[in-house]
Amino acid sequence: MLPEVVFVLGAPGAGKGTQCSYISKEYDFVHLSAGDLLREERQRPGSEYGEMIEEKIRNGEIVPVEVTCSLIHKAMQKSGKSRFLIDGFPRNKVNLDGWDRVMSDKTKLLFVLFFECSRDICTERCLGRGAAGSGRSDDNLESLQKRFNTYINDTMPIINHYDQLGLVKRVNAESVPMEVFQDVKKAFDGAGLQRIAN
Ligand SMILES: Nc1ncnc2c1ncn2[C@@H]1O[C@H](COP(=O)(O)OP(=O)(O)OP(=O)(O)O)[C@@H](O)[C@H]1O
Ligand SMILES: Nc1ccn([C@@H]2O[C@H](COP(=O)(O)O)[C@@H](O)[C@H]2O)c(=O)n1
Repeated sequence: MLPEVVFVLGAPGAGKGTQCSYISKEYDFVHLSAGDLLREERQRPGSEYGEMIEEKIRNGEIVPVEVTCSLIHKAMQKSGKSRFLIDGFPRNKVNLDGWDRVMSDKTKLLFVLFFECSRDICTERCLGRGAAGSGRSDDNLESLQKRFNTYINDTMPIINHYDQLGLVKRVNAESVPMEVFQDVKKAFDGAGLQRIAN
């Protein structure tokens, strides 16, 4: 059976990572965050991509898909598992085409989980995360403006593309985390995905 994938998309700070961590405890999915994988690669001693990744992240720009896709693929293989939440990917048309070229015949896309949240709330959450010591070089107003531009210009068209294919499950992400998760569970249960037995 092909590995199964759910893409998780939404604006910066919409709560993708928070919800993915809940999902992976209740359903048999491994959470892979493209942003986390890039930040790890940036820190890896000897990485040839470290500086390039840092510059892209600080400017809210998208890293070349060959780098991101290869990190995702390696993490999937290393996990030894067969169901994945891929958080923050695909972020633009180049990501989408790169995935389709290399990974779409090796995986089955179940659906796209889309967290809807206003820009004001997302900004407040990211700034709060920065103030709480996230250490992220992009949790500041200047980077956030660029990240939002990328989200609106490059990521929204990808969400619309999957919507036209009938693959998008929308969740309102503006309430408290556990309330958001109630709707996430409806999406997963509705797709026939079994919960992990406790
Ligand atoms: N429903 C929520 N209500 C209030 N705060 C939240 C909610 N969900 C997440 N947060 C907080 O908002 C911040 C951003 O959340 P999270 O990292 O999950 O978002 P994200 O979409 O993965 O962000 P990014 O795309 O920037 O990586 C964190 O500090 C998190 O604790
Ligand atoms: N597919 C992706 C995902 C992320 N990036 C870069 O990482 C930054 C942080 O991403 P988060 O999902 O953790 O917010 C993002 O702004 C991009 O610079 C990427 O290039 N490609």
